[in-house]
Amino acid sequence: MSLVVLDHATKRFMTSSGGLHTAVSEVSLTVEAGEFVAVVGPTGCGKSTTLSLISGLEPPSEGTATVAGKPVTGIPDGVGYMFQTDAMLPWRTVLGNVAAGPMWRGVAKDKARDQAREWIERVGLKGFENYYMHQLSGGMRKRVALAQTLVNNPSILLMDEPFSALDVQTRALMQNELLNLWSDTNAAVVFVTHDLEEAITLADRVVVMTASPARIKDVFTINLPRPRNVEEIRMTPEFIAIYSEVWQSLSSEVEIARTTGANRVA
Ligand SMILES: Nc1ncnc2c1ncn2[C@@H]1O[C@H](COP(=O)(O)OP(=O)(O)OP(=O)(O)O)[C@@H](O)[C@H]1O
Repeated sequence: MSLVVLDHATKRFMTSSGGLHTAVSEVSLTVEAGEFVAVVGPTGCGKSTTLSLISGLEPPSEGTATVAGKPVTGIPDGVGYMFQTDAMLPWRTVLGNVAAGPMWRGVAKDKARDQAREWIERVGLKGFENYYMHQLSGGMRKRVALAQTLVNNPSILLMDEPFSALDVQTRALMQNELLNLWSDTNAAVVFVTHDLEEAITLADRVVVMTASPARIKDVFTINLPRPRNVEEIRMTPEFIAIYSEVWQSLSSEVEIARTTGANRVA
């Protein structure tokens, strides 16, 4: 049984003028435990909406979304999120922020803090437990966000452009960090990104979505060996070959999105 199943899932939103806008159309996708799937597509095509169908934030208008064999009716158990903007409380320390999830799930305070300390160490922030968010760099904040998510032992990790605000070097560091941490788990990852290079370096499969409404155009299996070092792997001939193959598929959708976007504002 696949961990995540979208079966002909369609999502329509009411527009401000009272019409219907189809954001996602007839998407069928399965994700297995331990699999890393990246979703790429032109800006505004419906990638985040696809994640919302899995996370239960939005119900499908047609078709179904199933997680661990159960139809998604609200936020399913075992789902962790990481978005572009952090979800940390500025008045709490690193330790307080990371311990908040387990405490919210009913873990006793001391135990929650022990679990948080362990994850803070695993993401490389030992010694920073008592710092507040404004005292941390962008990369350190992302490490806190990773610890905050992984401390809950998610079986599914939904990531929506989590590293896009970082500078290039910090981004590569965090991508390697994510791969290292994920390799010790059996979590399924669905990772939305604009960045094709990021998608290929990280994923087992890359899903290319069409210009709006988002349909699945192509799915590419990425047979690059693991463990991967993201900075090294992108120099290899195998990477360059698969990049050019996926870009062939994606670039025409980017062009369509540009043209229709330009028409809309013309
Ligand atoms: N709650 C909502 N109500 C109305 N329209 C919505 C809602 N959420 C998304 N949309 C619309 O659905 C379309 C797809 O949006 P979505 O955020 O899923 O795209 P995306 O591919 O993730 O975009 P980006 O690449 O810019 O992050 C957009 O036209 C957006 O305006």
